[in-house]
Amino acid sequence: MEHLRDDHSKRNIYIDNQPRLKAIEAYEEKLKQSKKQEEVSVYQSLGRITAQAVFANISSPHYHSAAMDGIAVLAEKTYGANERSPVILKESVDFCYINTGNPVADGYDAVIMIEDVIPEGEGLIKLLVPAHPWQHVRTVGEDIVKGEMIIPSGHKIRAIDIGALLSGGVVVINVLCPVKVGIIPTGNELTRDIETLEKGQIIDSNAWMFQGLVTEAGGLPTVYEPVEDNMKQLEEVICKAINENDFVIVNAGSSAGSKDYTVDIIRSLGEVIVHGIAMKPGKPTILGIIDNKGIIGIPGYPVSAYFSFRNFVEPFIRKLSGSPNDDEKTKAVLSKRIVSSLKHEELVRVTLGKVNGQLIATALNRGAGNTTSLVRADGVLTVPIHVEGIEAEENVEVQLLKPLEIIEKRAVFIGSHDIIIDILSDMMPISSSHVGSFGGLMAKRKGECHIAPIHLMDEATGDYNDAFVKKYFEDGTMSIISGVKRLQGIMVKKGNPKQIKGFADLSRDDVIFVNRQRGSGTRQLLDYELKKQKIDPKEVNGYDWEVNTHMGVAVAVDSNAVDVGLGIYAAADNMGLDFIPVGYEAYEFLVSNDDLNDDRIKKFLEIITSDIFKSSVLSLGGYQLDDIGTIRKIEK
Ligand SMILES: Nc1nc2c(c(=O)[nH]1)N[C@H]1C(S)=C(S)[C@@H](COP(=O)(O)OP(=O)(O)OC[C@H]3O[C@@H](n4cnc5c(N)ncnc54)[C@H](O)[C@@H]3O)O[C@H]1N2
Ligand code: MOO
Repeated sequence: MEHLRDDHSKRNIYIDNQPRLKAIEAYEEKLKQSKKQEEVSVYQSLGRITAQAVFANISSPHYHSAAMDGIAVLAEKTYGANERSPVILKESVDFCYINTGNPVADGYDAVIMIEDVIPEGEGLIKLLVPAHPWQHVRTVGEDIVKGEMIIPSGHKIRAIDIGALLSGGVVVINVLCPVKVGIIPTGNELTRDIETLEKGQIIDSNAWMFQGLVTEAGGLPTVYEPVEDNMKQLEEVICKAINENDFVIVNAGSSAGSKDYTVDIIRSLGEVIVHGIAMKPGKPTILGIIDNKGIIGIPGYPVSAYFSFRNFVEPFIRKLSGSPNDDEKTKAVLSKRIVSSLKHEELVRVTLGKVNGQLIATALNRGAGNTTSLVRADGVLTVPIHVEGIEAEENVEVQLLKPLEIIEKRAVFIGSHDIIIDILSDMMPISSSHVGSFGGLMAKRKGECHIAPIHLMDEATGDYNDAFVKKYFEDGTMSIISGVKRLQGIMVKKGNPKQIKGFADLSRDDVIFVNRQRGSGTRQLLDYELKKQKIDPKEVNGYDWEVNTHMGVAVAVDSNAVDVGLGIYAAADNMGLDFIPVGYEAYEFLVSNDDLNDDRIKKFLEIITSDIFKSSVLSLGGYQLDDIGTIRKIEK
């Protein structure tokens, strides 16, 4: 096949927009792969899926065996024994000694426990209680009868099954072959050498994520070396992988870029069934067939890659490997409105929290490159195609990514972000959404969280938080748990190259600023200071660029994207930035009085007042914790 150069006229711009289920249906119709099976030794069969039902070759026990240590007797010889007229038996004539598991010799039909046997000397024993036939004897086939089914087909072999199979005399079984899946990462920029990472290089993380996903689905993965954006090389590796596997994933290069060759190669070697799904993330997925084997072009962005895998690769692996999907679904109420495109079905990562007996779903970052949002996600909700979005407080169905019992134990935090929340999350189960202090107040009002971390300054008094709680909540219903006093200030690059001294410098033409989101306490502090200094926000370059966390500000300053930002000392220190202190502010926790006895709140109080928590926070620098954990009822 002719090698395509990096020619921008060769882009694949004609990609479809097939609804997901239609695409799967079309693919299933064309891709007729069937299950394969093999024989394996039972000893090595853990985790394998049976291809057929397995029947016992022998009974278990396969002889009448003693169930207790004692003596074997013929029951009828013991009849009538009692305290007044004991039965005397003679060894080797009327009885023999026997241990648990020993065969019960012919001529005997019962076992008497040694505790009930009274030795009389000279090979004689005395019995005060008669035996009944087959007492304390495990008769042939008590556990398994020869010819009986031990396990059905499609069953995943567990340790206990191995025991039963061997007891039934089965040493070899037929199991389904796991689907072999070849994983080919592509792209000149890929590297696996994280130590020498250079600008423009991308760490190949997807291949290893796929390796895990294939294994979890019951398949057998093979990860190939990354292939450069060279059509000939890619074609060679695809041919090799098709030969060696049942299914092949080609990762990245599935879209419309000038080096996106995958679709052309599949078309030349086989057939492209669908290119482009009406689903986001995961739109530029390619469903193809070569030599009656599935080959799927999966988009490069990790989140797109994940969803594309779960929807188009995993079902095939599971079907052919006989490994059913045990994902669970749950109902929840949406906290904030989700806007969605009419042209695509959207798969939205959400966190879940149980507040006032109700599961609440909150959408996470929707960027296709945002892997941490997948890590944090408790579930996925699907906004159907042709739907503009879902309103707040609507009921939704969420496909769970984590067990519900873990989700339900967590204290739900919605509000302002601070690094101490990260420390806390390592010490107790919590879920936290960072929507700023005002967002937290509103979430608390709607009953969507247990705790709203807030730091809102009352411009009239300079005091923090109480005035806002009095304004937005019914009197006497809320408390504030004292948190930390944290040092806010201006973050600048190491050495302060632009010689920034205070808020007045933010209006300089040569200074670029990064802001916090509207509704955050830090944003409020900035606006307060700008007003004090009579600086119009329009004069501040970058006033409209918002990030959601203190670390987000620090990273923006550190990465040279901007010169200056406002945030806490600990974030600046973490990034090695210089810091001009502005003052301490109270970062506190708003809770409902009704929740003060909730186990999650009690646990929270126990942790934040513990020495280990306090020393972790103090080691960050820029924090004072004098009255942390003190509860203040908010009353007018
Ligand atoms: N003009 C258009 N551009 C794009 C479209 C489109 O329809 N028209 N679709 C966008 C969408 S949606 C997606 S998704 C991406 C998919 O792009 P590709 O599959 O072609 O992937 P690349 O461009 O090669 O890579 C994108 C991105 O993915 C990350 N990546 C790639 N490989 C790996 C790996 N092995 N491990 C981790 N991460 C990986 C990396 O950040 C790449 O920059 O196209 C849009 N563009
Ligand atoms: O559909 Mo792309 O897969 O949004 O990121």
